[in-house]
Amino acid sequence: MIPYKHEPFTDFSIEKNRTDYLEGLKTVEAYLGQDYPLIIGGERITTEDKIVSFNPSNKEELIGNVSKSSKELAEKAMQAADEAFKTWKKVKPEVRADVLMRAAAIVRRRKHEFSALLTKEAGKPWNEADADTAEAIDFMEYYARQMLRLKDGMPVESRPGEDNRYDYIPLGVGVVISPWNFAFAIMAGTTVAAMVAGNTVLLKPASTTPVVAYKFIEVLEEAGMPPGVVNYIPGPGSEVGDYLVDHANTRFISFTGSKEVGLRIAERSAKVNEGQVWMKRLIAEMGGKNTMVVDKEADLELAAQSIVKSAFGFSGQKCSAGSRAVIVEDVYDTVLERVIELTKELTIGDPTDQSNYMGPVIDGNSYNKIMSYIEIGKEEGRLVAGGDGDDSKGFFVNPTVFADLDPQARIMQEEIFGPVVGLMKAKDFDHAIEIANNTEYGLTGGVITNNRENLEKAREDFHVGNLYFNRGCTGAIVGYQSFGGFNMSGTDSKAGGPDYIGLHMQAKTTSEMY
Ligand SMILES: NC(=O)c1ccc[n+]([C@@H]2O[C@H](COP(=O)([O-])OP(=O)(O)OC[C@H]3O[C@@H](n4cnc5c(N)ncnc54)[C@H](O)[C@@H]3O)[C@@H](O)[C@H]2O)c1
Repeated sequence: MIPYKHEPFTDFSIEKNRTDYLEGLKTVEAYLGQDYPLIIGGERITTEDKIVSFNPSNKEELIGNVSKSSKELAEKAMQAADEAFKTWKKVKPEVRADVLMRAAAIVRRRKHEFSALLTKEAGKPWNEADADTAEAIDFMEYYARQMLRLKDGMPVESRPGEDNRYDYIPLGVGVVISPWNFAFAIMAGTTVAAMVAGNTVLLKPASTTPVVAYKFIEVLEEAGMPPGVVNYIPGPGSEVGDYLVDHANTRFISFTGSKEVGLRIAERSAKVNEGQVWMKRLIAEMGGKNTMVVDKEADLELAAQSIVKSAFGFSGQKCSAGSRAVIVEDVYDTVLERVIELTKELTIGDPTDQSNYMGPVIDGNSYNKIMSYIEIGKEEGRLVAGGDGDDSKGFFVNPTVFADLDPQARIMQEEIFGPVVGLMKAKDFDHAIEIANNTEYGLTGGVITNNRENLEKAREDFHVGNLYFNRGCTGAIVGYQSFGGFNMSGTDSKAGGPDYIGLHMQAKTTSEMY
């Protein structure tokens, strides 16, 4: 089956972009600052306690006041999801897939609105926001198609007098915990993968981007999702997250976020609580410390462009961001000089102004964390671009480049999740791959080379889940480049790939004598 490919725009002009954006913005501005309830079993529940979602570009503009779940409400949602599972698991896979297809059509119709909302709530530049929405659509359609492929199970041999079958059945109630950086695509993708497989879901979105998640649940409802199949329960990870991860009725957890939280969830999910009669399955997509490798036989302009784009797209707030570059010493100075030039050309400011390449970082905590890593970097390496920020109006960090770093430097080992890249020098290509692999993560990597032998060597030895040649290391496409990492980057789960739906199901063997 050919996976759906998102239709390319026919008009790439700035004018068309601007018209689309303004159209989306007009719709979003009509609902800015509203109150949003929880959605449990289809019922709207408003709480006194709120999550305040605001625009990180100006700290002032209110995106929405979102009701905050408590443990008691999480328990209510668990009961609703348990109840809904009894009927949803029996709904034909074709019908479940159809809900996703219809939801995708609704989002496509409202694409500019969703993208504009992401520029406001997540501070995403328009092009990145547009890609986030497109990816959400792709996930829905791809997973719907994958479910249709799995609906009749897998062929197995039968024997005379014995008919054998291998069928996939859903797991039960799952907890989906999503991050803010792909506030739409990852939140929607992980949710629909779980539900199309016949499970019911407790969705705990990130507290910085809860409004886009609410809007998405409305879309699912409009597309025909029955009450209780996906329950919307934003709230603090430490309270609601822990409660649901520990819960005896939770059958699986689909988590995307940091290594620290992922490990905490892994530990807690391994505990068998009273009344629990299964081991919880964990699907975890975690952080990255991704490297661009530049060979001496390479297009050096492409190398510099790829390093800059991978490091600073969405202000480096991508798990796939290239926060390290290893350059073979023969070409190190040339590439470094060009990286500095390109970095200094980048524009930064409010992402609603489309001439800005970079917007703000997500919030004050993130701003402070990045700035403290920049201070560490000043001790560890040579600051050659940026190194400062301004949080007086919004949370803006200038694109920052450090040179001459030691591979063991903290800023070369720890995920910063901001617009900071460090350059390291390697003796030769083999040494460069060795440095690139010197990390606890293993998510993405890029290699710029014109040497076929080295390219094949990297294909074999560069230990990352997503490896790219002669391009940057961000921007995987659903169905074409399934996404997920090794080591501390997660559980090798490959979102947007052919095995992903299967992770949300269990295989049942039946044998019938005749
Ligand atoms: N590998 C991937 O596909 C991928 C994709 C996007 C982001 N990420 C990673 O996500 C991180 C950035 O996102 P973030 O800042 O939202 O991450 P985070 O780990 O702080 O939060 C992720 C989610 O976990 C929740 N959470 C926090 N504590 C919890 C707990 N004790 N129990 C349950 N849930 C809890 C948060 O509220 C949020 O919804 C980065 O490390 C990035 O690399 C990975």
